[in-house]
Amino acid sequence: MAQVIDGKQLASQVLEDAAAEVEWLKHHFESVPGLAVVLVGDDAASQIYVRNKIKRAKEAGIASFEHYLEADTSQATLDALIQELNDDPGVHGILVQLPLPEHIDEARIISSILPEKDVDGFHPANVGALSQGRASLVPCTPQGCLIMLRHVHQDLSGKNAVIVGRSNIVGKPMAALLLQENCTVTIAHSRTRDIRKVCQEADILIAATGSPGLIQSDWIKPEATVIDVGINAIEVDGQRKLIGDVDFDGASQVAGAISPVPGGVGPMTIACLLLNTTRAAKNQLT
Ligand SMILES: Nc1nc(=O)c2c([nH]1)NC[C@@H]1CN(c3ccc(C(=O)N[C@@H](CCC(=O)O)C(=O)O)cc3)C=[N+]21
Ligand SMILES: [Mg+2]
Repeated sequence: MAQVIDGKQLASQVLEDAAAEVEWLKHHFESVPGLAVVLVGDDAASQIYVRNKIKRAKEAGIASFEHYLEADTSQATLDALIQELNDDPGVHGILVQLPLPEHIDEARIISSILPEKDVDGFHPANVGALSQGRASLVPCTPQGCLIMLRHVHQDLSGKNAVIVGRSNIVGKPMAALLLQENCTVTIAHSRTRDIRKVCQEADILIAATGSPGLIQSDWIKPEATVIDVGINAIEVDGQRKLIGDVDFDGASQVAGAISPVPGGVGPMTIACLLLNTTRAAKNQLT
């Protein structure tokens, strides 16, 4: 049986680090890190995530500023809100929950956030910095995955890492981070030929596809480390249930270590968001 990587436990350590940073900022600079969270529309899953983020922020001593907008909010109204938050010295981090409604130009909104307040790490300036290996605000989910991998492996150098999924939010930044760790990196996706065979070569397998249970035990190299980024809500007997992109029961018979869903990458993502907020606040000290 594989080692189960406890994301909740690891996340609580990261949250302690964030809380210590908050204390330091308060004590030495009388600065309280502030995080603005913007949610457009009333998607049920987004509401749960946003609620979790705000709850954890408060626990870490971070001030949160919540902005809930109607689904039919205009681009101009959202643009104006971002400007207001960019100009507000009490706001050090801005998170606009994605996805945004169809009529909103997502790329334009992301680009309008000041890069130093972009705690998601999605602004082109931060994406470029990561790609060039310069320190900046790193996207929260890949950052959390890397902490989990480092918890299992002292050294990632030379390992075969396969990332399944090529999104801007997970797959691409994850590849940049693992390349920086000297892994041999492959990004597989829906057009990859014989994807099962590609995955079988992975010492480290990152699943970020959005296809519930896609990755089965026979895709996994014995003793591999498997990180499941999938968060798929399904209904079982009228109850909401979360499952990952990996068939956990099967995979844990083959893998050396595996992260569960829930209680894996999700809590790590939130913890890294708050760590990024304290970093942003530190960088904004005048
Ligand atoms: N601008 C932006 N930044 C994001 O970081 C972002 C986003 N938009 N849009 C949506 C995705 C998804 N995401 C999750 C965060 C935490 C959990 C989480 O805490 N999951 C818990 C369970 C929560 C539940 O019950 O649903 C767990 O896995 O244990 C899940 C998903 C952040 N995202
Ligand atoms: Mg894909």
